[in-house]
Amino acid sequence: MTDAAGVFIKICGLRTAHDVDVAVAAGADAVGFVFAPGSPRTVDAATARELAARVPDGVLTVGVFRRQAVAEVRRFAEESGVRGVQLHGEEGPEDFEALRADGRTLLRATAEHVKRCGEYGEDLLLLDAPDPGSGKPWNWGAADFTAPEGRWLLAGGLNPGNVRAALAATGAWGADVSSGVERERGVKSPELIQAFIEAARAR
Ligand SMILES: O=C(O)c1ccccc1N[C@@H]1O[C@H](COP(=O)(O)O)[C@@H](O)[C@H]1O
Repeated sequence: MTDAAGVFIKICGLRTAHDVDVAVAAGADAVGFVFAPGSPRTVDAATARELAARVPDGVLTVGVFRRQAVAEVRRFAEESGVRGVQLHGEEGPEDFEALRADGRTLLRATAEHVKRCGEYGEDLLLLDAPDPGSGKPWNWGAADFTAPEGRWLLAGGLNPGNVRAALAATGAWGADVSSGVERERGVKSPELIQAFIEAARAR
């Protein structure tokens, strides 16, 4: 799970075939489909299956969940065919262990301080804002921020204008974005997706 430019990028909350194609063509390493209820980006499993089918093997498809039971996560993942699941909630290591058996890439999203990646058995740690998908940043630039040991993704209020500085300030291995590449809430902008990926990988 690396890319030639060295910055792993996930574009999240995709709902249309065009947006999926744009993200893949622009060089995203992963694309996310939101299964958490109540988001303007929520899609059903059948829609996600159609979208995921457009994605080449080298790009990870991720189902995004929030406070959903393991059985529900598994059902959505099976029905949609996503190859990764991202959990935002109160899941513990036992939930990751249960899902590990399914062979999917496991992403753990948290707003809490974490010392090292993989503590819950996840493949990728994601440090996000307390209100995921809100477009609100958290204090990743604070002087007392200590990055976890290992490879982790930064999310929360990122956009083409701040992603490079955010990556440089935190040392994150990659970035995850939703709101910052939308022209209105829940509606992606192809131009912003391209600009985000270019900015994240600018040297
Ligand atoms: O995008 C959502 O609506 C969402 C809903 C529930 C859980 C996670 C969600 N998205 C995740 O939030 C961050 C992106 O946040 P931002 O909008 O860029 O500030 C990312 O991890 C998404 O996967």
